[in-house]
Amino acid sequence: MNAPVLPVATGIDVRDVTVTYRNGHTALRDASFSIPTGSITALVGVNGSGKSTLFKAIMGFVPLAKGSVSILGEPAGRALKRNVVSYVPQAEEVDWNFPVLVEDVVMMGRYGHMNFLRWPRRVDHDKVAAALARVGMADYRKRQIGELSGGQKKRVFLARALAQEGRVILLDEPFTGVDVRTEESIIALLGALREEGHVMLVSTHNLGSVPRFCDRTVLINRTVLASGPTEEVFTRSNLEQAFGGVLRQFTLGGEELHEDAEKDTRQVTVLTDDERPFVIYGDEATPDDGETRK
Ligand SMILES: Nc1ncnc2c1ncn2[C@@H]1O[C@H](COP(=O)(O)OP(=O)(O)OP(=O)(O)O)[C@@H](O)[C@H]1O
Repeated sequence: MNAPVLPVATGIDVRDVTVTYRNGHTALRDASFSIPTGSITALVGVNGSGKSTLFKAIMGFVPLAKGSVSILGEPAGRALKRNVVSYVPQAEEVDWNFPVLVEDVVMMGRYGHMNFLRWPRRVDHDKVAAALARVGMADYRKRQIGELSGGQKKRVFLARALAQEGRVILLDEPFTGVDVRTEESIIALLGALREEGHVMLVSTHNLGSVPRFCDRTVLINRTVLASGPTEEVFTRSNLEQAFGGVLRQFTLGGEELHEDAEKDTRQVTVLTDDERPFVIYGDEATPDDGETRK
């Protein structure tokens, strides 16, 4: 029997996915979630919980022992051949010693639009220039990629994803090693891409940023623990379940927080796995904007 055709509003649908590496380690078991187009989804979990494995499973880089992935309503293999999925890997996965210019890295995003000779046309050069301009890296196009800072490299890989013009963008820890300003500009760019109807899955340890820019969240720890709208999934109890003992928690109240401690019993709780923390003021979660409300 044929699988049901999903409406195109479904961006990524992961069904009962199990991934077992060749050494016998099962990094993901029966993982299921679904995310719509026009959305940004955070992928959150401890080190080793299977975030990169999930990206690799979606990209077809590792075989599925079980389950299926569909993208924009069609089987992942077909969508990948149509070049609709862009992948921004973790910095550690890239060989930065490879001598290649910034503009050549971004041009790689155009390969799927070229014939087998990979001879760039005017339109390809224009798309590369536009993508570099959009991430604020136009002035660096003739630089060797290995000479750039961590944040600049991330922006170049984002430009490669933009040049590819895929509707689906997977970003593996795009904020690691970038300063707050670059993080803000990446978040603004992702927001604009959401408005354009893209679907983005973003793994991150910056818990404090998640409620601010991700409308949906998938919590994983070797399987999907919870998934859905951020306000429903990104709760203190779910985070405690996902992170177990790894999550640090500080609760400040009374004299530490208020001069009028006798009357004011409200508390601030800070949850962090050591990057940007998630701050809960009383019972209410506040986006981390660098300030503590009082
Ligand atoms: N090629 C591989 N062969 C065998 N085991 C692997 C391989 N790659 C990853 N693993 C294991 O699979 C598990 C999940 O790893 P994965 O890289 O997906 O985690 P992650 O959530 O992305 O972690 P991090 O937050 O540290 O990036 C880990 O236990 C890891 O050691």
